Amino acid sequence: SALEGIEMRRLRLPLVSPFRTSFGTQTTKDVLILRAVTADAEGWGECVAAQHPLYASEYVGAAMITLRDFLVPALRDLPAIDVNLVSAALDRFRGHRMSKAALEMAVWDAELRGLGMPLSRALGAVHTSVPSGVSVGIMDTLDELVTAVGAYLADGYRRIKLKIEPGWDVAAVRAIRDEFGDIPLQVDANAAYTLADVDQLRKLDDFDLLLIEQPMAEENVLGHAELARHLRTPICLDESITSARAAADAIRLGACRVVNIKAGRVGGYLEARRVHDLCQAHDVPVWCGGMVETGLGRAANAALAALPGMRLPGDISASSRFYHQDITPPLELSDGYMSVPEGPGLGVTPDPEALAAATVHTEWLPL
Ligand SMILES: CSCC[C@@H](NC(=O)CCC(=O)O)C(=O)O
Ligand SMILES: [Mg+2]
Repeated sequence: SALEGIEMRRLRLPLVSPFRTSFGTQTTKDVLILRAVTADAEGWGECVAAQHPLYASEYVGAAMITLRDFLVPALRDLPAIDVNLVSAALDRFRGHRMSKAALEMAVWDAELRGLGMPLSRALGAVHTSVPSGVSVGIMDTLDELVTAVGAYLADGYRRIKLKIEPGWDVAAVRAIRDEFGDIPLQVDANAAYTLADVDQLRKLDDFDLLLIEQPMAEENVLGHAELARHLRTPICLDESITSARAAADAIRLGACRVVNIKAGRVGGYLEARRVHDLCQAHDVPVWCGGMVETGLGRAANAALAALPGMRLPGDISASSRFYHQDITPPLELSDGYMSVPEGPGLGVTPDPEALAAATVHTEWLPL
């Protein structure tokens, strides 16, 4: 195979502060990183699956088994280092989109470094920097929330996203509107509500939010279309949009007017671009979501966020929003914008010491 092998590396990184969502609280990041070794270059991929299957069905332990037993062996006869051939070779396996995305990313990075081409160029980026939004977790008190949002605004973030759940929604949004006025503001429920909550969700219409993200369950696309008939605020889907086809169906059913694009959730950056292109064809604004990535995924997301249809700030925060020390040189904001990496491939490379310090397991998968 043109591919010599894949190194799987499991890392644990402490978060600077607990990150609480409607499905749980994270204090450390358990992440699987891949290193693709070819004759000409090596490439890096990041799997966005979390330690537990709470946001989606995939999780780190399962991703390692899927890559070891099925996905990496499927690349044994890869005739060339070509991301399109990788994508085709993995197509026969059902699901495991986050695992597929990590492998595709690592090979594409190696391919592009060999060609000397930035990922942004390969994706079709039209901007050299992108506005950064920040995702703010559920907190114990409204005072803590106001303090945290004030600090992020002082950092320059161009948009605030509040995690919400039943019991932490209207009061939290009202506290931020009362304190900070008409800043760009949106909420993300991570599927915590049902149609029975429509009256509570309608109260959010009074706060001029950019969108309400994934109010209900991933599978409940028709329910979101029904909810949309009762809300003025646009519904944005995240968990529900697992492919370009899912985006097409959700848009045609009236289930969403905005889409959060995450390459890991849809199976890779090639499919992420297809979701972007499809949404653009329907005049549906998109933005780049985040999965608490290290600098590797963060750099790739900055490139994706630079596509023309990305009309809203993404969850592309600085490394320091989550990590004391990133495994790559930290990605930082300048006046609320993040520069799109210009180097070949991802444009960032892990720092060997930082990588070693965070590594809890490494495994070489030869081809
Ligand atoms: C642990 S929460 C991960 C999924 C969540 N992601 C974020 O809130 C953004 C995280 C980030 O900025 O990387 C989402 O549903 O959009
Ligand atoms: Mg979300």
